[in-house]
Amino acid sequence: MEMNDITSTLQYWLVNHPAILNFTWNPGQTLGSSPHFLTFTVLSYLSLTFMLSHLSLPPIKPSLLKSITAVHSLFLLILSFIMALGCILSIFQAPHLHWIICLPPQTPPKGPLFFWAYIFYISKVIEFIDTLLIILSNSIKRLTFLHVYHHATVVIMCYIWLQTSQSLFPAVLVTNASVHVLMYAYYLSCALGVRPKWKKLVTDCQLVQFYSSFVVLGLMLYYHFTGLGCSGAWSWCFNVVFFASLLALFADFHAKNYGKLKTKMAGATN
Ligand SMILES: CC(C)(COP(=O)(O)OP(=O)(O)OC[C@H]1O[C@@H](n2cnc3c(N)ncnc32)[C@H](O)[C@@H]1OP(=O)(O)O)[C@@H](O)C(=O)NCCC(=O)NCCSC(=O)CC(=O)O
Repeated sequence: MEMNDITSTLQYWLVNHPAILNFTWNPGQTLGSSPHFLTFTVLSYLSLTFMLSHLSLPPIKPSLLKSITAVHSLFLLILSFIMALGCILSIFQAPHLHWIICLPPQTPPKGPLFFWAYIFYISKVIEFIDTLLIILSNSIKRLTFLHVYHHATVVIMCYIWLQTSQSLFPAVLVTNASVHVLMYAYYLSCALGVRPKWKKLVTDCQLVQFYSSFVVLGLMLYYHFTGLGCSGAWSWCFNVVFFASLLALFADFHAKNYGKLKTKMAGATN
């Protein structure tokens, strides 16, 4: 197969397939698009997480749990790669390149870019399984505020992206899905019994993604006030608060896991 054939095959399956090209986010009609669905999903996630983490569940054979965890991580690794690629190829089909940062006001949520935003939204619901796996593995100390807050709020963020045609989603989606390829490769390797030496690299990439989100947020604001405006200006505020809180939580995770204090403590116990 020549390079051109590969590119046009990818272009068809990830951008020009009729299901992708004709996708429309129809509030109340598209699966998962009603506010009731969102409320029910997030509240169920939070209450089930609370209940299951306080129950003593029957133990699952560790080898079976590791296999399920490996399959789940592999699935999300592949899906994250496809979403990043699909979104990048869709960006190049947009009429103007600066649509990556600023979609025109009242952009309707339809077509390839919004198809990938929708798949990304669904993938964030699938990521709830991460929490179940942590509970089932009895590593309750890994069930942190950061983990539960991230998993619950990111679904709300994706819903708002689709509902308000949020301008910054293509750039954030590509960055996050790419970082998740690395993150699920790390988790997959752990589930297979090999603990990678590059754990810190994964956290560093996550921090870089949050810093770069602020560049995108700043650029969107610039385009919004110097041009004809950008779509989703109000939901911009939700993203600033969410990314700032994640940045703070991840900076804290980084300091606790790889900081000088940790190194000193490890030295003291040796
Ligand atoms: C390196 C990190 C990715 C993970 O750090 P942690 O210290 O939490 O992880 P760890 O080293 O204990 O992980 C290894 C353990 O995870 C298990 N494991 C494997 N696959 C898993 C999965 N899909 N979900 C949950 N756990 C999983 C392995 O079997 C292994 O268990 P065992 O130890 O029994 O062998 C870090 O940067 C990070 O994100 N920490 C925050 C915690 C978190 O929940 N992150 C993901 C959501 S936040 C996010 O996703 C932000 C973003 O958008 O980028």
